[in-house]
Amino acid sequence: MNTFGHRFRFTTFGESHGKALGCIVDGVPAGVKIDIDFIQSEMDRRKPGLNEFATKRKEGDVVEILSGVFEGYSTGTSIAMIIFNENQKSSDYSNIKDLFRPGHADFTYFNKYGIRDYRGGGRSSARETAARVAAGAVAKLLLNELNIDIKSGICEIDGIKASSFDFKNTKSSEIFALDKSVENAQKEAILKAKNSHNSVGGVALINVKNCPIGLGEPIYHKLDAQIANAMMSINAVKAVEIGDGIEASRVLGYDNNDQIRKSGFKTNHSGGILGGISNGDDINVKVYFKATPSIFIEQETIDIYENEVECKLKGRHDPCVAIRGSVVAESMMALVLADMLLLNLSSKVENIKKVYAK
Ligand SMILES: Cc1cc2nc3c(=O)[nH]c(=O)nc-3n(C[C@H](O)[C@H](O)[C@H](O)COP(=O)(O)O)c2cc1C
Ligand SMILES: C=C(O[C@@H]1CC(C(=O)O)=C[C@@H](OP(=O)(O)O)[C@H]1O)C(=O)O
Repeated sequence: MNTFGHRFRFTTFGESHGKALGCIVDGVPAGVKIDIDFIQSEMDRRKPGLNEFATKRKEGDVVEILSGVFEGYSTGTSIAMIIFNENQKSSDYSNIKDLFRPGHADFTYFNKYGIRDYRGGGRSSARETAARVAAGAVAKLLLNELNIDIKSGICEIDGIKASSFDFKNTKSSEIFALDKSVENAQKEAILKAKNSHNSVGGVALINVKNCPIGLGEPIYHKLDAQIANAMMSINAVKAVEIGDGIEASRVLGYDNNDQIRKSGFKTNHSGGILGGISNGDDINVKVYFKATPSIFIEQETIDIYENEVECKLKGRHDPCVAIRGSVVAESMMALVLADMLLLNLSSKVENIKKVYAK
């Protein structure tokens, strides 16, 4: 199953060390202004090789639109985009071609398919998320027309939490006011792990402003279920929390409920979603990334012949995937919201009448 979404759908193609990656976005309404500079700026936020907190692999990640756009506007047909790989360096993988990296997808891909592109993890590599960001940028352009704004920030690295990101009991306008001393400690933790040939995990907070009331389809395509599915589909994501998340199971009802005034909800424990439907408040989602599996400490593993061997990696890897992963999470949020937005149009007969009114 290679397609994501119901009305606003996308699929991606390509491997980390293949010729190119790309996506096809289907269901984009006609008339959306497709700003290629914006799409590229989103690619640039995720691309590898940017700084010491990312893999050293250098890719331009220049995106080219192949179809579905005419004179700067979507035509209502499929938008295809392509990104050529430039800096594969597949020789880094020749010594591990027959063995399974602990923590990566090598073992499961090989056992499932009986064949695996070992070069840079092939399709299981998060290089695929470049194509998701291109698709997500198109979704963001649609959402921008409605003033829906998605941002992300890093709220935890290696257990070091940014308290200003703790949106418990707050409206979230201030959650991106990151404390500099915390940020520095987090950066230090990443470099410490990196210098000891190890890696760290982290948590990204995704915040959506101006989401209209009504997105999400009861019962089986609830907005929170769609978001969890989208986030869990990102490489290395091990948990997702909506609003207060796990904490909501630890407090009393009175403390968890968001009381309602004419001016809106007094608090936002729910993360902007009730009954699987957006309530008009900020949507807040925490996405938990595990520590990068490819590390440079020797580990025990087996090869495809079931010999017990040592795994000694070479190559270029992110010391903390949450940093670039947060951009991918924003993109997945945009793709879910665009999809739910289009699905929601058919929820009331008034909407249909409005469209067809003479
Ligand atoms: C943006 C991003 C960059 C990543 N970079 C690396 C990397 O450099 N090395 C690595 O081993 N894993 C990296 N990962 C994680 C692996 O792709 C992922 O752990 C692997 O596919 C196994 O899937 P799972 O962790 O979801 O089970 C990255 C993930 C993301 C989201
Ligand atoms: C190339 C990217 O990240 C890659 C994601 C990745 C993984 O296993 O997920 C492993 C590394 O791949 P390679 O060894 O092939 O360079 C990262 O560099 C990218 O994000 O564009």
